[in-house]
Amino acid sequence: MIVKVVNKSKHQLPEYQTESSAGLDLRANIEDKITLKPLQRALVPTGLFMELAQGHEAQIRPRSGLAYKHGITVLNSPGTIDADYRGEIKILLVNLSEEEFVIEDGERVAQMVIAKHEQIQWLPVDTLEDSTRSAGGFGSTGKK
Ligand SMILES: O=c1ccn([C@H]2C[C@H](O)[C@@H](COP(=O)(O)OP(=O)(O)OP(=O)(O)O)O2)c(=O)[nH]1
Repeated sequence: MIVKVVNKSKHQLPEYQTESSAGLDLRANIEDKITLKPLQRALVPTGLFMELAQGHEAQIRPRSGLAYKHGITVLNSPGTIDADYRGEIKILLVNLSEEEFVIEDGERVAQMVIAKHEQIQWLPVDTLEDSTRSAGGFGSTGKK
C-alpha cells in the first residue's frame, strides 16, 4: 500500500525492522532533549505528516523494550491517526517508572501500525440475539 508522507524531520522515514513485522518505529524529532520525570507526560513530535486512504487508520503503540526497561509507554495507547488528519504525527509518552527518563533526538520512542477499519451503519433494534457468554464479562469465566 502506498502512503503519501511529508517528512519534515531530520531523520529517515521509518522502515519495517523485518518484512514480517507490523510496527514502523517512530523517532522523536526534537531540538532539545526531553526529560520525563516519574508520572510526567510529553507530546513528542515526529516531523511526519501522512495522508492515509479512507478506511484506514494508523495506531501509535508503545515499544515493549522501553516499557519493560524504563516504564515508558504511550498514554493514549493506541493513539489514533485518522485518515483525514494532515497535521504532524505526535506521540504522547508517559513515564510510569520511578526514575526520570531522557528522550534524545532520533530515538525510536513508539511504533506505528497501519490498519484497515470497518465503516459501520447503526441498525437500531430492541433486542440482540443471545449467545453463550450472554452478558457475562469482567472475569465471569474465572481465572483458570
Ligand atoms: O497519538 C496521537 C493521537 C492523535 N493524533 C492526531 C491525529 C488524530 O487524527 C488527531 C485527533 O486524535 P483523536 O481523535 O484521538 O483526538 P481527540 O481528543 O478525540 O480530538 P479531536 O477532537 O481533534 O478528534 O490527533 C496524533 O498525532 N497522535
